[in-house]
Amino acid sequence: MDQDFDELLKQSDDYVPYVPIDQRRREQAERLHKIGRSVPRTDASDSESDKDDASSGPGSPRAVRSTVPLFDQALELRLKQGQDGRELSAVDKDLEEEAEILKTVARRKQLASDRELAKGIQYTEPMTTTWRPPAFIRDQPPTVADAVRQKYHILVDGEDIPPPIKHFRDMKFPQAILNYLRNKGIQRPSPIQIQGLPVALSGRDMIGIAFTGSGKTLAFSLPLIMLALEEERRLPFIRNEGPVGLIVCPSRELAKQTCEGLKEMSEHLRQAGYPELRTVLASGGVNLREQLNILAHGVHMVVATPGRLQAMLADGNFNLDLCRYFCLDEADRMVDTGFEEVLRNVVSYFNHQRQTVLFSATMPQKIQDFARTALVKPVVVNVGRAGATSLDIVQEVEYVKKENRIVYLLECLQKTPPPVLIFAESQHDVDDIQEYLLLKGVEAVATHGGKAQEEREYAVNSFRNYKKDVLVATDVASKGLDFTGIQHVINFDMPKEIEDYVHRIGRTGRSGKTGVATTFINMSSSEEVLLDLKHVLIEAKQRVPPFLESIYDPNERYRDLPPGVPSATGCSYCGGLGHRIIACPKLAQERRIQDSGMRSRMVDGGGDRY
Ligand SMILES: Nc1ncnc2c1ncn2[C@@H]1O[C@H](COP(=O)(O)OP(=O)(O)OP(=O)(O)O)[C@@H](O)[C@H]1O
Repeated sequence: MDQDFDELLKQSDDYVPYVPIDQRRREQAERLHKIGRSVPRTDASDSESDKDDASSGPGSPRAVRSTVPLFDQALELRLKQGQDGRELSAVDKDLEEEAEILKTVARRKQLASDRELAKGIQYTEPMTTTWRPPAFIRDQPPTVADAVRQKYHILVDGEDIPPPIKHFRDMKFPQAILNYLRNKGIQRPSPIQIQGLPVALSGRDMIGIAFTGSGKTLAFSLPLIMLALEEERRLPFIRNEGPVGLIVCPSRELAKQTCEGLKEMSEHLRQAGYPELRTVLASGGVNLREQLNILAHGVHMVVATPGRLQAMLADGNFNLDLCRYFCLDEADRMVDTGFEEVLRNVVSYFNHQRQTVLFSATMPQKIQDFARTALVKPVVVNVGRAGATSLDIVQEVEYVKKENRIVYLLECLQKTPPPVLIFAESQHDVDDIQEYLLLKGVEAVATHGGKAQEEREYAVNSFRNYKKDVLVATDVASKGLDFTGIQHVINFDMPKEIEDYVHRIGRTGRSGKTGVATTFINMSSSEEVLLDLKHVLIEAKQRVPPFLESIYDPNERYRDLPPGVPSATGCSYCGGLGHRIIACPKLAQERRIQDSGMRSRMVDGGGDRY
C-alpha cells in the first residue's frame, strides 16, 4: 500500500491543485484574526493602543490594527526589539506571537462560577480530608518520593505534593476494596494511580494526564468512594440529600461505565458490612423516574453527562449543596464539544469550596488554562506526554483511496482475531460499513449519536460481551470506553484532530495488553493532521510510511528549542506535534463551530448527542 505521496496525489481521483502550506497558513491566520476580534480587551496596553488607533485615519494600517487586537499585538511583536535592545530572532518572535494568541484565547474560556466571580470569592487553600499517607511513607525523605516518580516516569508539578505510594494496601483502603481490586485482577497501582490516588485522597485539586487504558478511572473513582463512605458513616444521608461527589463524562456510554464501576465497589463494601452507598446516573437516554427514585432516598454519588446534568440541576432534581468532589473525566473532550458554557453553569451550583479533579489522556495547555480559575493550588500529575499514544499499540498507517476503503476493510479485518473496533467520522459511513460487513457475513453492530438509545446500548453491550465481533462507531465510542481485549482498532478515516486519533486507537493496548491500530489515510486528510500523525508515530517509535515521511515539515526549525520551552514540542493550543498554534486546525474548527451556532444545537441534544 505504501507509495510515494506525490505519485499518489497525481493518481487520486480527488486531486485538487496543490496550495502551498504557507498560503494555507496565511488563510488560516486570517480566520484566526476573526477570533481575536471578538475578544474583549482587558489590559492597559490594549486601551493605550485604542487611543493611538483613534488618531489614525481610516484605511491606514493603524486603523486596521485597531479592530484586530490579537494580530496587531503580533505585528508589533514582530517589529519590536528585545527589551535588552537585542534583535529578536525569528523563532523568539514567533514564540512571543504564539504566547499572545494563547493568552487571548484562554481569556475567552474559563471554568469559573459567575456567582463566585461576581462576589469576588476566591479560595486560596486546598480542601483537606482525614486521609493521610501512612507514617512510614510520610517520614521518608523527599529523595525516596523522587526516586519512585523517576522509576515510573511520573512528572509532577505543584506545591506540597503528597508522596507516591506503590501499594494499594498502604493507601488505607478497606479490605473490601482490596478484595474488589484483586477480583478484577488488579494487583498493583499503575503509575497514574501511584501518584494520583495520594493526591486525590488528600483532597487536593488535580490535573491527571496519562495514556489511554492506564487506569485513570480508578484514580478518580476510589477517592470518591472513600469520601462518600466517610460522609455516610459520619452522618447517614437521608431523603433528598446529596450527592457528596459528582463525576461528569463526555458521553452516555462512558458515564454508564463509570457509574457501574462505582456501583460494583459500593456493592462489595455493602456485602462486607459497610453502609449502602447510592449512585445516580444522570445522562441522556436514562429512565428519569428511576433516577429520581434513588435521589429521593438520598444519594452519595452522581455520574453525569453535561446536558442532562444541567437540566436536572435547573429542575431542582438535586442540588450541589453537600457536594465536595467534582471530577471532569476526559475534560478536554467536553470543552472541545462545546460544553464549556454548561460546565461553567454547573460550577455555579456549588455554594462552597469543592475539590476539583480533571483527567484525560490528552490535556493541552488550553484546558489547563480553562480550569485554572476553578483550581486551588492544583497538582499536575503527568505520566508520559499529554497526547502521546500508548506504547503497547502497534500503529500502522496505510494509504487507501477513498472508494477502495470499504472493500479493503474486509482484508484488514483478517489481521487479528476479534474483537475489532472500526471508527468512522460520519454517521452515514458507520451505517454503510455495518451494512456492508453484515452482507459479507461479519457479525457487526454499530453505534452513533443518531441511533436510538436502545440501539446504542444493544451495540455496546453485545460487543462488550463478545456476542458480536465488530463494533462500528463514530467518536462517541472513542473516549474512555473500556472494552476488554480489543485486538484491533481500524480508523476508516483519519480524524480531523490528532487527539481523536489518540483516543480512538487507545481502545486497544489497554492495561498492559498489546494491540494493533490501522489507519486509512488519503488525499482528504489535511496536511496538518498528517504531520501531527507523523510526529506521534516517531515519538512512539513506530514505522513512518514513505508518504508521511515525504511531507515537508515547515516547523523543523523549532525542534532544536531547549526542552524547557513549552512550545518546543508543537502547538501550544491543542498539543499537536506537527503544527504551530497559528495553523491549529482545532482553533480554526472552533471558530467555524461558533459561527454556525453548532454549539447550542449540541447542547440542545442535536448532532452526535452526548
Ligand atoms: N492498576 C491496574 N492494574 C491492572 N489493570 C488495571 C489497573 N487499573 C485499572 N486497570 C484496568 O485497566 C483498564 C483500563 O482502565 P481505565 O478505563 O481506567 O483506563 P483510562 O486510563 O481511563 O483510559 P482512557 O484514557 O481510554 O479513558 C480497565 O479494565 C481497568 O479495570
